[in-house]
Amino acid sequence: MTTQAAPRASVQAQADLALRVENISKRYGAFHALRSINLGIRRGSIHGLLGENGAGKSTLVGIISGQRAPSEGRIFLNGEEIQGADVKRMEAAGVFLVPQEPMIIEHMSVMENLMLGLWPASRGFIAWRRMRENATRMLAGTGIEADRLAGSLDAVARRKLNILRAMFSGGSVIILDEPTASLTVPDRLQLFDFMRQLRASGVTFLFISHFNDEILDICDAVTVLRDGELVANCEEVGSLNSSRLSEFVLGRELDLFQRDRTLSPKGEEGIRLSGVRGDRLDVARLDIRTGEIVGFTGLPGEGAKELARSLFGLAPLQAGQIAFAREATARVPQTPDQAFAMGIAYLSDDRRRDGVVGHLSIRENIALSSLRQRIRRGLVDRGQEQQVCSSYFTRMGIKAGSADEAVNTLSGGNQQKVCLGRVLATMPRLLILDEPTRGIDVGVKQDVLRILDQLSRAGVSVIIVSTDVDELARAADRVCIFQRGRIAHVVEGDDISTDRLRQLSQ
Ligand SMILES: Nc1ncnc2c1ncn2[C@@H]1O[C@H](COP(=O)(O)OP(=O)(O)OP(=O)(O)O)[C@@H](O)[C@H]1O
Repeated sequence: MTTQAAPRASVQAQADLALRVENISKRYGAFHALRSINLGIRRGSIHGLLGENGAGKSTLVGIISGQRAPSEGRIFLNGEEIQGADVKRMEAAGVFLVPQEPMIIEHMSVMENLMLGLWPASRGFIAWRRMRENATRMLAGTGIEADRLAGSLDAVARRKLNILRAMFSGGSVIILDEPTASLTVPDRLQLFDFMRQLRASGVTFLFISHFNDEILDICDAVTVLRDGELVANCEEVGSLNSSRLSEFVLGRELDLFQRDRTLSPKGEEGIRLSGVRGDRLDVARLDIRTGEIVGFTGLPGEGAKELARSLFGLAPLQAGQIAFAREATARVPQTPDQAFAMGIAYLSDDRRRDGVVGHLSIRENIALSSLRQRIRRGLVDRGQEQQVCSSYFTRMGIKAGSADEAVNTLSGGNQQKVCLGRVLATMPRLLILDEPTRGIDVGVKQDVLRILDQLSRAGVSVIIVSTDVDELARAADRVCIFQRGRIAHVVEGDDISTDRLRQLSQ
C-alpha cells in the first residue's frame, strides 16, 4: 500500500503493466485538477478509481482515453509511449472509455450496434452472414441474441453491449465510468461476473465507482484521488475494508448517517393516495404522514419509478386521487405545473434531460425552480434569491470557487448536487426524489440524507425512489417494495435492514 505517488516499478513489474501514466497534471487556468499523477495498471486486472466528487477521476480517464489533453505528463501502453494522444489514436491503441449512459442506437439490432462502423462488406455489400457469425461468437454466454433490437435491451445488457463493442473494436484496456449507476443488485452482480470472465481472457479494466463495497468485491487494485492528488494506491484490495477506503477518499473518518426512527411521525395526518391506476400501475391506497420519509424500490418496470413519475404528472394515469391533510380530495396532478402548484417537487433520475443549464451559474441553476416563489409585485426578490442559493451552495458542499461559476465547469457529482439544491430550494410539501444520490460520493451522500432528515423534521413528506437499498435502510421510515405495479411488501421501523430489503426486492 502506498499513500502517495507510486514509486518507480521494477522492470518486471513494468512489463506486466497494460497502462502507465507518468507525472500527469491538468490545469484549468490557475486551478490544478490533477497534480503529477503516477499510476500503473496491471494487464488482466480490474483497477478501481475512487475519490470524492471533483477529485479528478473523470479528468484522469479523459486524459487516458484521449478526450482531454494533459498539461504535462506521459502515457505508456504496454511499455510504448503514446504521443499526442486523441480519442482515435487511443482507441486504435486499444483504450476505450465506456460512458456512464451506454451509447446504443435503439432502432438497430444488437449485431449492428456491436460492429458499429466496422460492418463487414463484400464487393460493396454488407456481409450479413459474416456479421451474424462474428456477433454470435462474441455474444456467446452473455444471454444477448444478435438479432434482437438494441432498444429492447435492459440496463445491464446495454452495458455489456458497450463493453463488447469496445472489445470488438480492438479494446484491451476498458475504462468504465460508474457503470453500475441505476443497476439493481442482481444486475450489478451479473455485470461483475461478466467483467471477471473478460479479465480471465486478459482484458484490463479501469473502474470508477462511488461504492466501496463494489470496489472491494470486484477490484484487484485501487487508486484513490483527493483534490487532484493521488493519496492512496493499493495493489492488494483484500487488505482493505470499507471504512479504510472512505478514510482515503475523505481524508477523515466517515460519519455514517442513520435516521432516528423513534422520532418518526406517528398518526394519520398527511397525504392520502387512493385508486391510482395506470399502465401497469395499481395502488389502491397509500398514506404518507407529514414529515415521513418513504422509500420506493423494486426491479425496473415494477412500479416504484412509475408511481413517482405519475405523482408529478409525468406519466398519464387512468385514475387516481390525492388528498393533503385537511384539504379536499383532488385528482392526481396531470402535468408538472399542476403538481408544482399543489406543492409537489420532483428530481428526475435523467440528468441529461432534466439536468442543469450548463452555461448558467450555480446560483442561477439553484434559483431556477423556485423563481416563481420569489416574485414580489412582479419583481424577483434578489436578496432572498442570494440567501437561498448561498445556503444550498454551502449545505450541499458544492466544490467550486464560488456560486457564480458556470455549472458546466463542475464535475458530474457536483452538478448533481446543484440539481438537488434546486429542488430542495422550492420547499415543497411533498418531495419526490428519483435516485437522489446517484453519482454522489460517500461523504456527500451522508450530507444529503441528513438534509432530507432535517427537511422531513420541518414537515416535508419525502418519497425516495432508489435501487440503493442501503440508502433506504439508513434514511426511510417505511419502504414500499413494488411488484407488477402494486405495493407487494411494506417494511417499517426496526424491521428495515439492507438484507431484508435486498431479499424482498429481488
Ligand atoms: N472545463 C473545466 N474548467 C474548469 N474546471 C474544470 C473543468 N473541467 C473540470 N474542472 C474541475 O476539475 C475538477 C475535477 O473534475 P472531475 O470531473 O475530474 O472530477 P470527478 O472526480 O470525476 O468528480 P465526480 O465524481 O463528481 O464525477 C473539478 O473541481 C472540476 O470543477
